Amino acid sequence: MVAKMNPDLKKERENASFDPEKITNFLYGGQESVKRKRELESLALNDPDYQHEDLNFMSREQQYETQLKKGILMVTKMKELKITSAQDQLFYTSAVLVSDVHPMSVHTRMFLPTLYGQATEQQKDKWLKLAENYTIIGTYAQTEIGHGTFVRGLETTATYDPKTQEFILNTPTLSASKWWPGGMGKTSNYVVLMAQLYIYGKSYGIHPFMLQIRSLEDHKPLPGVTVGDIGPKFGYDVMDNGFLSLNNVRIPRENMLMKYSRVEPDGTYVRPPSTKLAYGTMVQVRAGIVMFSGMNLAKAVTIATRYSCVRRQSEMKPGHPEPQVLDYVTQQYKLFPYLAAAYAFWLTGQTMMSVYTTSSSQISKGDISVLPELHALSAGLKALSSSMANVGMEECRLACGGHGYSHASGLPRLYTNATPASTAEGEHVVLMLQTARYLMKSYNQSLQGEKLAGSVAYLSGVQLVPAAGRTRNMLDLGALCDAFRHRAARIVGEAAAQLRSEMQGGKDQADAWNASSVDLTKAAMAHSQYFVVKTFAERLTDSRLDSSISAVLTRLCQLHALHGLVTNSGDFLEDGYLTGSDIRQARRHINALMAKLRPDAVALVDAFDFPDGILNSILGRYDGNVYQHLLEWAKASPLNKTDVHQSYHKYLKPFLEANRAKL
Ligand SMILES: CCCCCCCC/C=C\CCCCCCC/C=C/C(=O)SCCNC(=O)CCNC(=O)[C@H](O)C(C)(C)COP(=O)(O)OP(=O)(O)OC[C@H]1O[C@@H](n2cnc3c(N)ncnc32)[C@H](O)[C@@H]1OP(=O)(O)O
Ligand SMILES: Cc1cc2nc3c(=O)[nH]c(=O)nc-3n(C[C@H](O)[C@H](O)[C@H](O)COP(=O)(O)OP(=O)(O)OC[C@H]3O[C@@H](n4cnc5c(N)ncnc54)[C@H](O)[C@@H]3O)c2cc1C
Repeated sequence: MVAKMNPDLKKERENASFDPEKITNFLYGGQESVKRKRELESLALNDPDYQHEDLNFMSREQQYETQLKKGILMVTKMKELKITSAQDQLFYTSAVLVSDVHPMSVHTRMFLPTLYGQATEQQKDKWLKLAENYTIIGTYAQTEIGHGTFVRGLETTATYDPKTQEFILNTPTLSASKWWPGGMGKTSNYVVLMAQLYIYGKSYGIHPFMLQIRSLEDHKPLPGVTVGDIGPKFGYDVMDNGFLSLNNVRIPRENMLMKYSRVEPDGTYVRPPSTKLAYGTMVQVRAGIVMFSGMNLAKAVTIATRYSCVRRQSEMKPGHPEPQVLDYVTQQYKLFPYLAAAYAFWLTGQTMMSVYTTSSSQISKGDISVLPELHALSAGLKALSSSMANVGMEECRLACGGHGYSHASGLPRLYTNATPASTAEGEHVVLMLQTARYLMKSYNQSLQGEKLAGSVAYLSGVQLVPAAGRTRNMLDLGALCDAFRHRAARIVGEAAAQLRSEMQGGKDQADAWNASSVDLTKAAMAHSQYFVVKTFAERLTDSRLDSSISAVLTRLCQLHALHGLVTNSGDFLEDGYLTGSDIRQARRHINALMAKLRPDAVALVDAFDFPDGILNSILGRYDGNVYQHLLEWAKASPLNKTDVHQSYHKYLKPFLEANRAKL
């Protein structure tokens, strides 16, 4: 029997000003792609082999086992079903895994990409087939218990022995033990080990090495290898993040991944075109995290928006029926800016991936000139998108009141599985400072008359003249982009000036950098926010957009920009670029935009096209039948298997009886 839709949600859908399908097509790159997405999702979601008890009801060990089994099934089925393109695999795996990963995820996301990106053709012949086939399962072992951020400071050593033409691998101190690599704890039999290369006593920096850590026969750690799971974490329960220490483990010379740098049999070292090419896998994942953050935020906003239309609470007017909580403007102010941000990062994520694809193809042809821009852009956007998604997902949880705290909402798991994106692949302040470093260099080049290109082109010849007194239309996307550009250019300029002044005051470069670092991260943030606002606005100039959706998407873009502007109003007011009256106007526009977006809110989240199986949230159900399913879900909780829990007999009964006896 098909359940009836909640009448409030039904009405919301009937009253929308546009057909969500049109936006879905825009978000996923066309009708054909949406059709394929739905086919693959339905294949996965209706496959009985993937069904299991709610992970939230399981112990961590059970979760690990369940997801490992599912991951294995998934890669086997993808092969059988010939689901091969990256896009198809993403659609299928998102439906199988929901908001979780599986213990071999780092194999797919980092181990394989490192082989593609860092191995010679000969090495690919040797390893790729095995890895693609899952004959070997690997992870990316870089971070150590003592150092994650400071990659140059890693202590694991790979010392070349020309006599045997082998590398001797060691984690010489406690702090050198590898710590965190996903899937290393129990699953992987191989790692790409990032280690300091030593030849004849001289250090050549960090390089990648293929290392077998477990027997292919019985999975036991190989001699010299100590490996295990690092224990429970904030989330990511299904993943066996691991530790690893190495004691004089020898590997053949051919196990150093030598696409860019080489060690010849006699120990001669051949330099790479750039030492930073060894960091390529991190850049790829950072670029992917922008979209990943947009999607996670979109899921959270979908849940909270639908629920806010089903949930009725309090009295807005005495004696009137309880309103849908989304009718409270404060609730709209909680959710709509993040709805807009989800769209912003979704679209920017697509742009980031296309910049990544173009740049990496140039790099693989030997043109490394694009590397600094790619690194700076991906670092800043990864940091901004993941931190904004964190804040937004938490706001969505709070917007669901008490039920948001329950795992039934899907929000706690979504949050704890997504929040590592702020830390992993580069902690967000650290990455912002990398972007700032590029901004400072670029800005100084522009001061010397060089013309800049790419994301920093706007720093060339920027006019920092405040334009107070000018009347602005604060809804005009061009004017909003100008405001964000001006703010970014000003803050970059001021951070550069501060850095200079610290140095003129006697500090050396490093101390001056540290003393200026709050302003530097602010500069990187402003630059990244400008890029997002500009990208969002540019995507709306797509001539294929029909007018009904262009109108609503423009409202979202305006809201995204205006909300960013109002929450950072000091930045825009500081040099008089905007006036108090502009900010007041912006606030009024936000209220007006929220009122206009209110009837379209459900259609806007429906357009993300997350089926219930992927949202995995009772509050966010498409049909809105929340309460009845909440109750059913709670009844399935292991504590409810019996009316009287065994602990009653063990503890509670004697305690009650003892107390009664004392009366
Ligand atoms: C198709 C892909 C799809 C992907 C989908 C993604 C979906 C996401 C899924 C899940 C997300 C959830 C997250 C879970 C993640 C699980 C797996 C996690 C894995 C890891 O975490 S692996 C370990 C990652 N570690 C780090 O990121 C370490 C961070 N530190 C660094 O990167 C660096 O050391 C540094 C950036 C801090 C640099 O430090 P330092 O200043 O000391 O720099 P140097 O090394 O001396 O370099 C100076 C020089 O080089 C430039 N530089 C630095 N890095 C790069 C780079 N990567 N590329 C290019 N250039 C670089 C630096 O800017 C300096 O330049 P200049 O001298 O100024 O010119
Ligand atoms: C869920 C998860 C999965 C992971 N998976 C993997 C994996 O598969 N493989 C792997 O190798 N690693 C993995 N990691 C490790 C991860 O990459 C690191 O934790 C991350 O890069 C941050 O480094 P850190 O832990 O050393 O933080 P730290 O650098 O110790 O950060 C602590 C604080 O110091 C500050 N700080 C550090 N350096 C600077 C600086 N130069 N300037 C200003 N402030 C600074 C930071 O901002 C932060 O506030 C994973 C981590 C997590 C949480």
